[in-house]
Amino acid sequence: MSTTLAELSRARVMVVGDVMLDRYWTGPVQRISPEAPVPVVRVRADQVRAGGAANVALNLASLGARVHLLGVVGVDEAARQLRAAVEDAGIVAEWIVSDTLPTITKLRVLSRNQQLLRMDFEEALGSGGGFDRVALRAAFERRLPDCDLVVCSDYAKGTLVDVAALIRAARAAGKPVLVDPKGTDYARYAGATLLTPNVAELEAVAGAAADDADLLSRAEGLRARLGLEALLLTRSEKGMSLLRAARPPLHLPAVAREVFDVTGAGDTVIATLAAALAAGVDLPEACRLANLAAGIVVGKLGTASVSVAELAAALHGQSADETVLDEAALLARVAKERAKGRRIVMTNGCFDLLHVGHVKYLEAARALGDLLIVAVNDDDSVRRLKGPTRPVNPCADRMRVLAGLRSVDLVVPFSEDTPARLIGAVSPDFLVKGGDYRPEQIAGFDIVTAYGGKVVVLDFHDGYSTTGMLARARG
Ligand SMILES: Nc1ncnc2c1ncn2[C@@H]1O[C@H](COP(=O)(O)OP(=O)(O)OP(=O)(O)O)[C@@H](O)[C@H]1O
Ligand SMILES: O=P(O)(O)OC[C@@H](O)[C@H]1O[C@@H](O)[C@@H](O)[C@@H](O)[C@@H]1O
Repeated sequence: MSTTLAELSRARVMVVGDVMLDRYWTGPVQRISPEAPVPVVRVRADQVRAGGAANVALNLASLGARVHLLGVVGVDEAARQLRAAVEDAGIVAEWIVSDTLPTITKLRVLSRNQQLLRMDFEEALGSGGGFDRVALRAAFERRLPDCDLVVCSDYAKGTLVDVAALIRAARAAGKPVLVDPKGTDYARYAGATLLTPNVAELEAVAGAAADDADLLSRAEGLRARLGLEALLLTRSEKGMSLLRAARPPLHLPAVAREVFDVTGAGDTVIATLAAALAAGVDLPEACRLANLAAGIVVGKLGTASVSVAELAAALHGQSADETVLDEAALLARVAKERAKGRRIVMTNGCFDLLHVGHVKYLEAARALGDLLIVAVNDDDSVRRLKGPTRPVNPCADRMRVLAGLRSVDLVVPFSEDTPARLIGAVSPDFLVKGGDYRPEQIAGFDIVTAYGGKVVVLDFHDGYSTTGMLARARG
């Protein structure tokens, strides 16, 4: 994976969209105003950062990618500051200057690392007015040959009023287009390669979802209607879900260690995806990197980016135990193993207190093929199955214990009531359960037998059970 990160510097990406200046006034609050019940901030620091599409460009540059940025600014001090922030980062920028509109500026007042107030200085660019659309289009087409991929970062301010034409031009030139969308007119994005709406953005256009399954089916419906190769739904603290044609959704749980400020996490997601895809990384792996990067950026205050070193450290931390993987990493690994002709065996369960029965059945399962994957119910799904007193051990510990067994090659968590979706995504040669099931009772039976895989029930060894161990321990 470190090779992949080094390769991000090969990526050449064009970002076009609503650029803005993020300004932060920071200082202590020691009193309430005598004039009104409001805190008085004694401003000690005035900082500026590139925001919106310019933040996407900065995130790309920070990952080592070569970036061209195209955006609209006014004739003002904010434009000067924004240009400096962008150009100092080594980004090649082309500015369409409007003499009637101000540079979009978001001024946040902070005290003790908390936003007290945000003030927006902006006028809608509107449909047609305010800037030279022909110049923007010409600059876009001029720069297309020099990039591998295009990012459209839409904050609905008007820069992307002609986004449909930009997407057509890029696709005609064979360049993938990633779009961070806004608004309700998604027909404009038809034919793009991938969209990255968050849940609110998706629901604004596809309707409110009743539950998770409904949300994913609305997302898939939108993907299909717009003719996108993929849709990556970002889901804040729930991570992200990738939807592609004829594949089960791929879920990536959030990986943040500590959440500080989620501003701009979506910019980091699309920038990391763009850098990885432009460098030739496959889509599930690119999403995994984007999810990791977003998990780092939400731990920082204000609009921020992630460096290759930070990403490498997070990757290293995650892969310290190469056996326990998230779903995206698992699928990438399965593809590689299958290409080597390995026969994949898969089983699933809670594995709360491991006992000899488990160990023997896992050894027998492993003997059926070349690689054994164990899918482990996460804590909520154990509680739903076995009641509020279980599991005794948290999911991370249960997975780590399994990873220590010689028979177990890979371990992955799952959160649904059954692993059927995950089994479909892995498509093992053998699906195995221990116990007195009939094969057709096993979750995933229909899926596995439909493609010619085998479902095997292995004997459980009498006298061993987690419930029995617990009863004995309680006397
Ligand atoms: N509270 C959180 N805890 C952990 N991870 C988070 C949290 N919020 C966001 N993330 C990470 O950031 C990604 C993008 O967040 P989100 O879905 O909120 O996007 P967004 O609304 O487009 O962001 P923004 O508009 O602030 O740029 C998520 O998919 C997840 O990886
Ligand atoms: O869309 P509205 O709220 O008008 O403007 C965008 C802001 O909410 C922020 O968005 C974040 O993602 C970042 O891009 C940050 O730079 C930007 O200021």
